[in-house]
Amino acid sequence: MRFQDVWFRYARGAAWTLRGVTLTLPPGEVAVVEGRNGAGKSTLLQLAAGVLRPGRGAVEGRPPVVGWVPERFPADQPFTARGLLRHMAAIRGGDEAQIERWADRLGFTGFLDVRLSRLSKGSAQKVGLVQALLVPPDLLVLDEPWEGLDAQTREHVPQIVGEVVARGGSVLISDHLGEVGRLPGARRWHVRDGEVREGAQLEARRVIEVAVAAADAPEALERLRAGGFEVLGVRDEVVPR
Ligand SMILES: Nc1ncnc2c1ncn2[C@@H]1O[C@H](COP(=O)(O)OP(=O)(O)OP(=O)(O)O)[C@@H](O)[C@H]1O
Repeated sequence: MRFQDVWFRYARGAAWTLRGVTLTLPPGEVAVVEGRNGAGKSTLLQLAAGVLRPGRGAVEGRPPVVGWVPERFPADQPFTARGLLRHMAAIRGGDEAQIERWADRLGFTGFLDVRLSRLSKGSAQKVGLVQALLVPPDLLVLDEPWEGLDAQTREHVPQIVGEVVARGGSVLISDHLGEVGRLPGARRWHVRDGEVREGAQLEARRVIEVAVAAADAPEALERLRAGGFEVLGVRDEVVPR
């Protein structure tokens, strides 16, 4: 999928929210969209999903099956979670077994028959995830998927992303919580002042804290650096002998 010189504004005559975005997300790849609040991350994701249309330019090569998980899954609807998911399945494909399977995996089987308006934000997010996954998507668009989810369910997000990618699908995911470290290898798209720039890809690494006697610190630092390790910081502390 490719943004080809995409410009977008919410109203005629208003300032452009996004200007001249040209970026490619190849099949089997993940891009994490970063930027401060109000920068335009959700706008970019909705353009990718086809929920918004560019004012100028085009989104090309959008694959046929797109799963979109909005930032806030609309809970003010007169359905239970199961009722909504059945409607979605009827429109988009998918069946009862898929609903049950995802509910079981995400741990909300007990909430399937609860009205959406009574669900917590985290449970509503799970419904949002399931509706996007009822039919395996070629493009999965996740708007702040970690927000509101409990720690256990957060772990599912990288797994789900990995499964879509393994099938050759692509994933566009916004993140202002800095959870991006969970997705090593992802492209990084940074939104700022209406422009979107691609940054360096991420690699997984682990930070190890090591304490040495103060007198040994210079030698330890030298040896670490000589060994090709990056020293992130040095601090003093006093401990009992
Ligand atoms: N429906 C809308 N009508 C008018 N302006 C909007 C609309 N939706 C968003 N905006 C404005 O467009 C800009 C970009 O909003 P967007 O939601 O894309 O930002 P974001 O980076 O996703 O922010 P956040 O992290 O807070 O969700 C903001 O100034 C926002 O106020």
